[in-house]
Amino acid sequence: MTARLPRPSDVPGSRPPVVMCNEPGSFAWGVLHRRHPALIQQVRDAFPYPPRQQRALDALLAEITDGVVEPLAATAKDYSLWADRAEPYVGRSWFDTPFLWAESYFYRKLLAALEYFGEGPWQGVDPFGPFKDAELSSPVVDEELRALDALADLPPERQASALLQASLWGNRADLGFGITADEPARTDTGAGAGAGADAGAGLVSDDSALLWSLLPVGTPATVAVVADNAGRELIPDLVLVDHLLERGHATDVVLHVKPYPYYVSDATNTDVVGGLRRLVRASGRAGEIGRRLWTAAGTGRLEVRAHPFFCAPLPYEEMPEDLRTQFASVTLTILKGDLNYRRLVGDRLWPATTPFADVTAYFPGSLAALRTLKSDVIVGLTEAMTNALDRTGAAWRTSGTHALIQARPAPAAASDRTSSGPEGDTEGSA
Ligand SMILES: O=P(O)(O)OC[C@H]1O[C@](O)(CO)[C@@H](O)[C@@H]1O
Repeated sequence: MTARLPRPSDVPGSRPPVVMCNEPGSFAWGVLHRRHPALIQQVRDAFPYPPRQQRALDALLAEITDGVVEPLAATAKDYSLWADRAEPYVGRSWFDTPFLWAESYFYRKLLAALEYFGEGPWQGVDPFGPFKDAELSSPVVDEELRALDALADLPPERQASALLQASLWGNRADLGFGITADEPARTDTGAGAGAGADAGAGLVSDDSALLWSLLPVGTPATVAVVADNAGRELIPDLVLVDHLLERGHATDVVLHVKPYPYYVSDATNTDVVGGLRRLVRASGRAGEIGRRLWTAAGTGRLEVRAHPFFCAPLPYEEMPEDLRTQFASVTLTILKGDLNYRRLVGDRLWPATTPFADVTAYFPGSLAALRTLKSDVIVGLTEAMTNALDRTGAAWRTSGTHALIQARPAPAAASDRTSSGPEGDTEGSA
């Protein structure tokens, strides 16, 4: 069962509610009820943690299941980042908190329990590292990388489209799925996955032509890519980045990653290095791409940044000024994945037909979101599409079977275009 979804008439002129965790059977409730306890067990099984960490994991498990929200230790370096936000929820059941806040706080508390930020031997040890490594070294990645060779025979527009789709569907390869047995395994993702004949199937919204039109070939452009998961999502993201640089859609790319492990498989700089190594070691086209990206990193054309805000329990609307300035200064920001989308739309239950440009009007500069659908929130759909999907009775919002590419130009550019006519908006230039 998913949360009751509002109709447009529910929210005249006001914002819809944020997703909460307290509706038994809802998606958010299930994440807290099943996924987080299972994740604690997985992490416990993956490392020989000593008694202190084992006890801290026991305490965290008790807190999230039967207990109440406890504050972070006042000695934590980032205590102030979390304290204000935690204050309204401390002493309440975890199930009586907003979903976005609860998940983010869970990951922060998991790292605290494991002494990730401590002074001792477990400092900086990524608890999700073994899962990420297993995925990165799996034979399926070899296959996905080999598929890049076949792309070389396609016309340039089809190559561009395939690489965009591969980056999009790479978001299915989320190690968070599959933590509990009732969730479907993800297949058919990765660097070459977009070349398949039905790559467009499952897309509920496709602004890819608009996206390409925002990056005309040969015009100086900086693209910000806000990465999501490591491994089988990050590799096709890196391949897309290479395409943008190599084909003249971008002069520079800034790749934003998480400053520390988060939401199971989210990419950190260590994961970027791992992904680049994997590419460089590959044969054929994948190896060439890896070597170009390695050089681009060395010359600064590909820059990795890890702002603390990316692990904060906050929507993008509350991004700090320095990050806002960074996004305002680039030609296009591409947000990857479900969590970035939730933060973009405030994790609010907007009617699905609310225009993407309206909800994201606060976000500086031109924007694109590439996401497979893994939580209840969504905007920018047509009524016909929403009704058709609802009629299927399937869990289309949460199961990762559907995806979207949504884009809009910078708000000022949009109004310029309105005054000078609509042409030029949707022509691809890949
Ligand atoms: O890796 P992604 O695409 O951001 O997905 C993470 C998603 O997984 C969940 O943590 C649980 O499904 C969602 O809450 C979250 O949006």
